Amino acid sequence: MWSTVSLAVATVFLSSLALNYHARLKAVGHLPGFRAAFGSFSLFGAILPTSWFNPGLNWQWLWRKSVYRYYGSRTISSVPFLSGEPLIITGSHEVAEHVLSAPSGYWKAPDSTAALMLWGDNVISSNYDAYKRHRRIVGPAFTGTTYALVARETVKLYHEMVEGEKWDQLTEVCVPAINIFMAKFALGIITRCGFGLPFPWMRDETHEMSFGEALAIVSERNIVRLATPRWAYKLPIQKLREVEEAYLRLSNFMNEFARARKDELSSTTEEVHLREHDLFTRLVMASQAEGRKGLDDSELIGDIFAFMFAGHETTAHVMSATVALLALHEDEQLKVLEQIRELLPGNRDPAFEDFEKLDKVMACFEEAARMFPAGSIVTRDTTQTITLKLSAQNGDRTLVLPPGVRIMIDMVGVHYDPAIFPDPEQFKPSRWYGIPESDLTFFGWGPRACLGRKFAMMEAICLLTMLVRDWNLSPLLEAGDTKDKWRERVLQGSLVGLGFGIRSAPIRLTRR
Ligand code: HEM
Repeated sequence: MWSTVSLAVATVFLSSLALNYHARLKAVGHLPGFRAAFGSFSLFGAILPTSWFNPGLNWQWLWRKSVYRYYGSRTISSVPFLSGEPLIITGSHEVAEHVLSAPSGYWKAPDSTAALMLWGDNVISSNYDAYKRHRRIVGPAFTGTTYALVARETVKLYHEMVEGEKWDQLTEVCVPAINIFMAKFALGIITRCGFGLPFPWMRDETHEMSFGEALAIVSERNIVRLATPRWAYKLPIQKLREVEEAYLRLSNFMNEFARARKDELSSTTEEVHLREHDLFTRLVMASQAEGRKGLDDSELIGDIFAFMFAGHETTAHVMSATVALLALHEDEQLKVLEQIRELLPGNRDPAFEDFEKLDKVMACFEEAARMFPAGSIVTRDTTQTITLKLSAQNGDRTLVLPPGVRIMIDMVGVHYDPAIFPDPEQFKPSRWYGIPESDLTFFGWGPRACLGRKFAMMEAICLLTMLVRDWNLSPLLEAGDTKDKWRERVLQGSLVGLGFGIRSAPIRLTRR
């Protein structure tokens, strides 16, 4: 009797699995691609390593040379049979541009931006009228005045870092992980320039978690937080406790910042008027307004988090990759140094006005951003039936997608397409010489492309200029290490926090 019931239950379960699987294949137009147990963004998919059974979170990097060749198309699908949503995946510049530039037919579905919506809707995650409202409030803060401030603060913070770390007393500095310095630096610049808040390089060491530490934990363990049920936080698991503490601290910090600025605004002084147009002041003023110009409290904190995160993690990843690549390519470093010495005689510090002229430094940053695109996953969901005519590079077919299908732009795939970037594995900054800023695809395409592009580039170009001017960058080798082994170990991309980049680059700085 029990065996008959078990058999019936198993048959019903397997049949529903099969029917569901068939419907998912249909939704992606039976496009060839991954047929694995788990989707990359399901809990098990994200935890388990990349294998034929589970693409995992790192297939973009590990399979970048082979995946589209294997399927004969740069647009494929992923249909997991146990857990996870079906996806269209594209490593095609043409399809990416088409989807992201389309005036209608796609949106950012809330579950695709859940990692950025922990505190509230914001300019990165919102859609339609809400998006226009956020954008109207924050957009005007991104002007030449802000970029000039970024240049000045980058110069100041660099000198504070060199003095604070006592590098000014050394001829050689061994940095076990340049990433840690870049993350702190980029957090300092968004804090000072976006939010007008103090960020001393050296701070009194206390046992309390700092704002930066809390932000790093929240960003790193985001997927764990999203996938773990609330009751689990009551269990005596140290890692979960830490995540919970980081969330609480970050909330307190952000609310405290907002309250302090509100108080400042209510005692309207001349200084506040001068700052009227900085990003943070605009956000706080909007939280006191209503309608088309207003933000509610959760949106205010949502935007603070979005800018703190987007404004530092991405930039830090690309700056770390640039330093690591320059350390390996001394010839490129020398080209950059020659330009810096010519443009900044007497070792003067760079300024806003030098930005355009430092095009060799810029090209190195752009090439690093191509090889390690910090925003590696960009998604849109269809809101209506969409017909995509795919070219020969994409299997030469017409793809009809119903509403509700997710399209994932594989930014690693797009930037390793040999038809667009010949020798994609090679670090060749010269491929960016003369390319206008509007053509930089690692910042996205269309109306939702990166708002902080110039902010990030101004900061990176100024910091890299001073680093290369003052120090010879080289790989910090372990005993028995070679440059090739270092390259193999260090220049590996993966998701680090919410962004994509290299994990840990040990660098030797030798004073010039
Ligand atoms: C190298 C550094 C950076 C990279 C690679 C990068 C990449 C991107 C990409 C690919 C998008 C498009 C996302 C989509 O279409 O769904 C984006 C959007 C955005 N980024 Fe960046 N970003 C960087 C730095 C920054 C900085 C420094 C800020 C702020 C100060 C910033 C703020 C934003 C905002 C607000 C959006 C949303 C724009 C909108 O929807 O209108 N980003 N970024």
